[in-house]
Amino acid sequence: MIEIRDLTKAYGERRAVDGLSFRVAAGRVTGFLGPNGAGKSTTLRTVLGLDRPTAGEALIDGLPYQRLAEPLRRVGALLDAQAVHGGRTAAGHLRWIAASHRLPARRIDEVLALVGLTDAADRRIRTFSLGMRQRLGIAAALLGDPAALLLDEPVNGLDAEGIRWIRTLLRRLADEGRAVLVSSHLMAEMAQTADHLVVIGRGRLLADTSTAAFLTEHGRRRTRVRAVDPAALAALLAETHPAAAPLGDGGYDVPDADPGELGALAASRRVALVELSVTHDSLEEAFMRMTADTVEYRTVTA
Ligand SMILES: Nc1ncnc2c1ncn2[C@@H]1O[C@H](COP(=O)(O)OP(=O)(O)OP(=O)(O)O)[C@@H](O)[C@H]1O
Repeated sequence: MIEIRDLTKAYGERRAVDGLSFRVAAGRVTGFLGPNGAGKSTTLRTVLGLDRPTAGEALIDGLPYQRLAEPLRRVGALLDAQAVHGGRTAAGHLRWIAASHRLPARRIDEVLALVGLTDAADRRIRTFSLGMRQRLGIAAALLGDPAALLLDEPVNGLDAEGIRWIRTLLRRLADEGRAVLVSSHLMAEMAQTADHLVVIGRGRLLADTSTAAFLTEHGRRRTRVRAVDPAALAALLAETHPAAAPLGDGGYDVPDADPGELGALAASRRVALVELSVTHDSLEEAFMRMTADTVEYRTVTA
């Protein structure tokens, strides 16, 4: 289990991580989300002993990374898939890591098979696509068969098949009882992959909750409505639901409306409907609403 306790990391005056506490529980995929500059990478680097906390601590099975006897057997990590020696072969790269931890050589073939790189084992890494490098990085993270995994943007560079593959892999790793923490800015992907979300902004915890609860709490319910006579519907909504937005097909998206009340209202005004359905915000929309105030670099529309 990974535990972050009151973690603060300051660079000069600036706090990249500011009093952050959360746990990454075993047996589930935890999505680690936050706008650019929120402090995700700094947090992961601190867990892995690559950054020293200014205050607080990051523990793996109760110990800081530096005090783990065989860290690769406790925690596997993928931080930057590009940070590998291009002149090495895939198997050579893994052999080098395995040797540093006295891991058995057969484990190299196992992890290469697990990530679908068996046929590329003897190819030089410089010839690898970004997607293949991501797979190799995941293979390296799994070498020590660790109980916890930290993956920074693991789907970066993967195609649709690769993204599906990693989703299935993360699920399986969690089902095997591992603690899996995965950062990503691909919200649709996170919504499908993560059971639990930890959301940070400006180095602080904004949410630590199940994906379903996050969507219920921060996502809005919307009602989609379309009428036989679009002009009549437009007039009605202008009067009763000014926040309604036209969808371009004659229909309207009405935030926070009760579909029953809207249907009854349309009937009472003799506006015949052809569509009345409920949708919910996507994780991306819910996330944008929640983090709107904490975005460090915002695109300003003139
Ligand atoms: N070595 C450093 N020296 C100074 N400031 C740093 C350093 N590393 C990170 N920061 C600052 O700390 C803050 C958090 O950065 P961090 O990379 O952890 O964010 P992030 O959530 O991973 O963002 P992104 O999604 O863009 O990767 C940023 O403001 C960043 O500029």
